[in-house]
Amino acid sequence: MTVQSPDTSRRALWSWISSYKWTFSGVLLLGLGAQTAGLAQPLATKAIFDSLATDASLFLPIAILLALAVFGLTFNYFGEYASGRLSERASRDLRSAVLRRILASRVGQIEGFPSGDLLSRTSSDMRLVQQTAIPALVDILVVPLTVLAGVTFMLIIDPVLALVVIVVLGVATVAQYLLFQQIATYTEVAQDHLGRATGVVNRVLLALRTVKSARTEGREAAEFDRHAGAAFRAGVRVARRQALTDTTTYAAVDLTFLIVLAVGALRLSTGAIGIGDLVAILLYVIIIQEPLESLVGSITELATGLAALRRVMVLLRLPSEEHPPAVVEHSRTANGLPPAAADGRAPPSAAVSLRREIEFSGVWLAHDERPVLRGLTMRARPGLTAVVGPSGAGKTSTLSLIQRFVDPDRGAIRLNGTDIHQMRLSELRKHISYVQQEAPLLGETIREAVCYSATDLDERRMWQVLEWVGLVEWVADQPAGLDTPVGEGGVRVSGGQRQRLAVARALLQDGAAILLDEATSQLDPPNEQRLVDSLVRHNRDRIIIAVTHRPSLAVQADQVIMLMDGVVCASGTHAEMLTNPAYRKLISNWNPQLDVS
Ligand SMILES: Nc1ncnc2c1ncn2[C@@H]1O[C@H](COP(=O)(O)OP(=O)(O)OP(=O)(O)O)[C@@H](O)[C@H]1O
Repeated sequence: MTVQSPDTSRRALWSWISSYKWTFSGVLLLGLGAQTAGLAQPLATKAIFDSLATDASLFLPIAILLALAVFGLTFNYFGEYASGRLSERASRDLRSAVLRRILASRVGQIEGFPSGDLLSRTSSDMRLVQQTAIPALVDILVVPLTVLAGVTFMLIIDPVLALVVIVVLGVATVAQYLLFQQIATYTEVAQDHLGRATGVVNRVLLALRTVKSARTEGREAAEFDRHAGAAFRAGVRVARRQALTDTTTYAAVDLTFLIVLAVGALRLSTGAIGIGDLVAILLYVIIIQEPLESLVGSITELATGLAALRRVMVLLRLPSEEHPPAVVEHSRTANGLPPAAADGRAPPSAAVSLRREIEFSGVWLAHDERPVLRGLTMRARPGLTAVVGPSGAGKTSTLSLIQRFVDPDRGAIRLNGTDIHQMRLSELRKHISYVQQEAPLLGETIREAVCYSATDLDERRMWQVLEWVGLVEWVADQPAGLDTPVGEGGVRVSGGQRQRLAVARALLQDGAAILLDEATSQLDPPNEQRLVDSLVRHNRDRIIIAVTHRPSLAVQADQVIMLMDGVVCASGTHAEMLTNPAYRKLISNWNPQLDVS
């Protein structure tokens, strides 16, 4: 993996925290207030000792000491509270921004992340950022200032003793800085491997039956162990450096105390300093000891928080799909439509003409520089268009292009005469409903799953589409009816029911086009027949494009388009297509019993 430089960390941290700079400054001021009250206490103590030596009144120095203690505690309380509140707020905003960015990004970019890694970035990394980054950053900014102020007071009281403190603490600080860099590096390595280990758990959970039946439990466990082991080794390296950092700090503080005591006693005996001076300097050593020790913890925490923040920020930097990274060459090829605005944004909702059709002209698409579609030209009008072809021919890619999940490298795609790249994405997708191959259900109940993309909740319409997909009796039979739970993604209903509910959802969304990607593959023939009949009969005014490997769909389609190696190799009605040897071969491969003669 690539380990990012500390510069990248600082930039990530700054870009996150800069939105809260005023609140953050307030937190810093409260922290500094608490530390200042602490730093003034040795001076008040020195005044008590000096008053003792000169028989002056002790009232004022004692009152000041008490007041400082009360101030310190008050600042401390409000500082901790404000820091905790800021962490909560900044993390909530970050979580929300990340989800919005994921939703606004290209499908391909999100699918490029292993799902476990994505989960780990959006859950455990985010939690680490929330728990560690802000409190640690406050410590890291406040403590050095506290130490600096303490050392300045010591310099005023006795420069010789102050110099001793500066030398010992200076050496320890350099050592800690070097260790901090290594802690940050290994923390990120550990988190990266933990993300990959989570990925293994995630894919095993997604396909537990497949894993068991393939008897690959051992392989999956070994893969998990490999990443968990790498995370462990990096974690141990962090622990070793953390122990070293702790020890260096304790040693520096203890050593400073002993040396100051010895040198101070010598200077006291020669009359170079008074007892009040020595007590004040020893108190300063003790006072800076506690924040210095907590600084070590904060350094490690900040390293952890920064590594996590950097991983989260990768998601925030994903480009939005409204701003395609490359300019598609479609505008050169056809139709005299105006080019997109200079900033790459589509102009507001280009008018959609009344002509109802989806048209591809000369569309080229490559995945990883491997051409998938090679100048695809086709047209779909209201009614059912079945897109068939061997596996890998580019059928799903064609549907992805219509919704602009991907953009073509060349060529134009028009919806009702308008180039889809001239439309806002939300405007384009409003016209299109889509059932993806896996037909996942979103929503907890049948009602929620079916209404997921509907603009209004019309129960009559809902029953109507349930009738079209052949589920009315089944839903009516359920004790909870429309409120029957479907489980996450639809795991509590059968594959065929899930597909029909997904089709019902697509039908309920009022759009010019419905795209079905093998949406009937799990239905038994009678139910599939009924579904296709209804689709065709009740949606004559809609463009339905169905990618399919099922002959029944092709037989009933108004038009069949056969793709082969990314081009249309034949098109027409099923009957017309039967004269094409490639189509006949495909059909008889699907169903050898079918009479294609
Ligand atoms: N995100 C991707 N990254 C890289 N290659 C891809 C991606 N999506 C699809 N491909 C490749 O593009 C080709 C066409 O894929 P596509 O899914 O469009 O085929 P298909 O005709 O729908 O196949 P099937 O009938 O098996 O679903 C395949 O070779 C596939 O491996």
